[in-house]
Parts: sequence; C-alpha cells; structure tokens
Amino acid sequence: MSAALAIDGVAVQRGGRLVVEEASLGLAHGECVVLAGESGSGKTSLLRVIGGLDRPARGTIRIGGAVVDDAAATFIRPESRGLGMVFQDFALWPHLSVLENVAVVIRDRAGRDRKALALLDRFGVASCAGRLPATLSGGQQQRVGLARALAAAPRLLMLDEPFSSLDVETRETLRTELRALIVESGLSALCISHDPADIARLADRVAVLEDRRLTACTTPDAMFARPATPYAARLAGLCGGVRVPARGEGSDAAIALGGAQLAIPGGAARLAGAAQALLFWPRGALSLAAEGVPATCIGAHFEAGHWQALLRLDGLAAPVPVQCAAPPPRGAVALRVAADRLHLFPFSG
Ligand SMILES: Nc1ncnc2c1ncn2[C@@H]1O[C@H](COP(=O)(O)OP(=O)(O)OP(=O)(O)O)[C@@H](O)[C@H]1O
Repeated sequence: MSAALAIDGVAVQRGGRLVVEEASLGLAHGECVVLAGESGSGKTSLLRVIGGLDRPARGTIRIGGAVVDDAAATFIRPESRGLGMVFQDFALWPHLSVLENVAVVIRDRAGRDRKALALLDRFGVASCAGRLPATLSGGQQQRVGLARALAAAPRLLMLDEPFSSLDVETRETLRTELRALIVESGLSALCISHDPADIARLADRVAVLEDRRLTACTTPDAMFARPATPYAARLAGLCGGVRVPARGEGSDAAIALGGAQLAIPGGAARLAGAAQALLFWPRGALSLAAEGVPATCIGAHFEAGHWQALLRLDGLAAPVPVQCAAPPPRGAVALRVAADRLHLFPFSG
C-alpha cells in the first residue's frame, strides 16, 4: 500500500538560501511522525512545502501515493491535497463563529452544521459554537482548530507546533486527546515540534532536522536511549550538555567530573580520540549519596512531585540539576553518577 506521505530528496529555499538541503521521509498510514528540530532549523519551511504553501527547490512529494509536487511541472494546489492543518497560532477566521469556522470546510452541504457541531463536541467545545474565536481561551481555540482540521476528512493531518502557545496543563490534556484520536481513528499525522514531551507522547517515530538535513526516522525511546548527536540528545530531553576533559583508557573512557575521575565502560570508541567530551544523561542517572563526586548544593526547588537540587561542580560553568526525594542540605554534598548511563560525545571545539 502507498505511504500516507513520502518526500524524497526535498530541498527548500527561503529568502534566497537553502534552509533544508535534503529531506526524505516516508509516513505510513495510521502513523504519527514528529519532525523535530530547534528553532530556525527549517521545520515550518518544510511543512509549508508539503502543504503546498511554497514550492520545493528540488525533490518530490507524494501524498497517498500521488505526486503533489515534483519541483517542476506537477503542482497540486494546497486545498486539493487532502490535508488538515493545525497551526501554532490557531489561525481561526476571526469574523466567523466557532461553528462557521468548522462548517465552512465541510464540502458536503447537507448536514454541514450538524457535522461541525459533532466535531466540536468531540473536542469538548460544542458549547462555544455561537461565539467568536477571540472570546475563547487559547486551549479552546486550539480545540476548534483541531475540529476544523478534521472537518474535511483529511488524508493527512499536519500540525505546526500545535501546543507551544498553550499553558502546560492545557498542553498535556490536548496532547493526550490528540494521541488518543490518532490511535483510535487511524489518522496519519505529521507534527513539527521542538518539545521533548511532544516527541515522547505523540510520536510513533521521530525524524530530526539537523544541519539542514532530515535524519533517518527512529522511535522516541531509541532516540532517548541512543541519541545520534548532541543535538538529538537535547531534543530528546536528556539532561546535561556539559563539557568535561576526557581520554581513552583501553576500551573505556576516563572523564574528569567535578574534580573526580570516572570510567565510562566502552566509552573510548565514542570519544574518537577527542580530549573533551559532551555529557548527557537521563534524569535519575545522577543522585545525591553519602560518597561520590564532590559538589556544592546552592539551592533546591520542588518540581512535579520531587525535589530538584542545584549543584555546582568544579570546572563546570553551569549548575547541574539533580532529582532527590527530600530537600537537600545546602553546602558540600556528594554525587553518585551512574557512569554506564551517561551519553558521551566527542567535543572538538
Ligand atoms: N519568509 C522568509 N524569508 C527569508 N527567510 C526565512 C523566511 N521564513 C523563514 N526564513 C528562515 O528560514 C530558516 C528556517 O525557518 P523556519 O521557520 O522554517 O524554522 P523553524 O524550525 O520552523 O523555526 P521555529 O521553531 O522557530 O518556528 C530560518 O533561518 C528563518 O530565518
């Protein structure tokens, strides 16, 4: 069966320069892929080209097996691509009521309002049907945005950082509802984001835009367990990014952290001869202990069910946050480091 979306060798130009040099991706029916990248990496530019709002400089885009743009003669207009779009800033028509915003994209005139109302109900905003978008909260507006995106029964849902302008709680709720919708209805979706929570909670697979190239897709857990680059480690939400002196010792790597020497099993190959390493770790790989790497606790705060101590370590410019069960004492503490859980990348300046 043809893929819901296939992009092949796509390059995108903005303002006269290539912002995406090479992007190839296949998205299966019923799959949600998160396209992750830091701000300015070209995510929106690539999404616009898939949506038909801009043309690629080269490459081919297929939706449901049909070529919609080949950077040459073939160009299918955005409204004929069978896409539902959800935008970061909601992009609702301000002069239309909530009901009209959804109803207007339903092609079949018969029962249009009834269908629009059912969709609004699906997203919990049917009671807002007669109101103008400006009178709704951000979360309610995005619920209308989701209802509108589904109103034309799209072949592919495309979401451009859909939750980034919402508060944390609303973001959590909508993320869960969207994931349930995708799983239960078999929708295919492409979502761009730089939020690790979107990657973890929405994605079946994730592709990373780094250095103007789209990396091969991986699963969110593989990206977290084995990030390919420091950039991917940051996007996956791993802690750290600290630079430390390092050297190979046989097959292990020896790193200097806060005045202590640590051996990282099998780390020499990952160091590739570099004299410095960039370290990342999953939350929980560092903990306070009776003995370990000497550190100074400069304060603590409570965060989502646990305490977070801020530690200063010799030689590190940035404080290191460490999760703990109770508020830690200020001053000298010791840090236990699960060296085998550290991710190590060569740092060459
Ligand atoms: N209309 C434009 N004209 C010129 N350059 C542009 C235009 N739009 C975007 N760019 C540039 O293209 C690059 C990619 O921008 P894009 O908006 O695609 O990134 P992004 O990954 O979506 O960023 P964000 O997460 O901040 O939205 C940036 O360097 C940006 O400055």
